[in-house]
Amino acid sequence: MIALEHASVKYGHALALEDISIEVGLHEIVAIVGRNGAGKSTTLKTLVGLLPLVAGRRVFGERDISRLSVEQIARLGIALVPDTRRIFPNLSVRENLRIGAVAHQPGYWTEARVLEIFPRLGERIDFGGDQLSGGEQQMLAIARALLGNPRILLLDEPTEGLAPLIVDQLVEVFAHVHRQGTGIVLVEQNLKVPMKLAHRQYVLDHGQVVWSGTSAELQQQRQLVENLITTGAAQ
Ligand SMILES: Nc1ncnc2c1ncn2[C@@H]1O[C@H](COP(=O)(O)OP(=O)(O)OP(=O)(O)O)[C@@H](O)[C@H]1O
Repeated sequence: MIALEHASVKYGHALALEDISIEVGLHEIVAIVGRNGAGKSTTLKTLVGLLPLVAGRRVFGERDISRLSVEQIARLGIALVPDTRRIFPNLSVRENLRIGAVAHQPGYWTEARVLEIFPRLGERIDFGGDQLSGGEQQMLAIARALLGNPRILLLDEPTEGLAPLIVDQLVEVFAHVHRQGTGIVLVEQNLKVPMKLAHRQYVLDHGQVVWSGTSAELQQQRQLVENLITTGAAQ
């Protein structure tokens, strides 16, 4: 389990996260949902140690990892696929994957297996990173992260701007990755994809958790949660 306990984070003097408590089990799919600027990316960056806490704790299992470096947290098996995807434009798909394999931990995910779930990448294996569509870049970024055989995969708006068909393919991939034993944190601006996959959801607004609950609770309170996401906590 990785968690933030009463965590606060600042950019300069501005508070970006305020007293956030979020927990993700190793075998869970958890969604973090909220509108632009709610603090979703900041939460992911805080989980992986890219941002320091000004209050609260970062925890892995029973262990306080508040002061561990990004590299140390990565070694615990926490991998972030940022919304920028960080594909190397001048390297081929194969080379981009090989760079992921540098951080390779033994486990289920091998180059052959990631190409099995993303056949499109196999077809484009010698294409340059800059020749890929947005959907293919997202697939490559996810494939590269999987080669590290993470215990928890954090995905920052992985479906943003992608065609519905590609989104459906990614939903299947995420379900498959989860079945292989990886926890997933899925950041999205709306409930569409989270409703299909997540066991629990957190709604953020203004750097705070304004709602959290299981999928069953979400079903019951769907309208309230939709309102919180679109209009914010103050409404
Ligand atoms: N590097 C930064 N420096 C200063 N302020 C920042 C920085 N990054 C984010 N912020 C601010 O922190 C708050 C939370 O931003 P964050 O990117 O976490 O939101 P988000 O929910 O991920 O939004 P989006 O959907 O637009 O990515 C926003 O007010 C944003 O302007």
